[in-house]
Amino acid sequence: MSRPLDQLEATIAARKAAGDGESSYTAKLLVAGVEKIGSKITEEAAEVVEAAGEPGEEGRQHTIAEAGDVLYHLMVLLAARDIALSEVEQELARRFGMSGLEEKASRGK
Ligand SMILES: N=c1c2ncn([C@@H]3O[C@H](COP(=O)(O)OP(=O)(O)OP(=O)(O)O)[C@@H](O)[C@H]3O)c2ncn1[C@@H]1O[C@H](COP(=O)(O)O)[C@@H](O)[C@H]1O
Repeated sequence: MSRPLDQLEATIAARKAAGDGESSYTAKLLVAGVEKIGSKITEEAAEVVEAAGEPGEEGRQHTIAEAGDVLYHLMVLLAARDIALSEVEQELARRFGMSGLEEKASRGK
């Protein structure tokens, strides 16, 4: 059984190939384009941050749900730009062993 993110990537690719913006939310977003997908990410990002500030188990579960929305919309954005999840994973792997503070300092920040 593949990982949920891999399964989601395959589903999004299939929706993109079908190109039917009527019956699928994903296809509708892809037809609308990067600007619309980006605005959904901004909206969902604000919602996950708000949820993370809510107390207790309810807030924790709300944060999980909102994080799912962010990840889904980010995956749709990657598909819109023909970027594979594996490419993002490679970028993250490239950063292993590199301190975030050192990387920041190397940019003069
Ligand atoms: N993981 C998701 C997923 N997460 C969130 N969403 C949708 O993202 C939308 C965002 O939430 P909002 O509350 O902002 O919705 P909204 O106000 O209707 O959105 P807008 O009109 O503002 O765009 C909701 O409609 C959710 O249903 C998702 N839609 C689809 N998926 C996955 O994609 C698959 C394919 O979905 P379809 O493309 O719709 O067939 C599904 O089986 C899921 O696995």
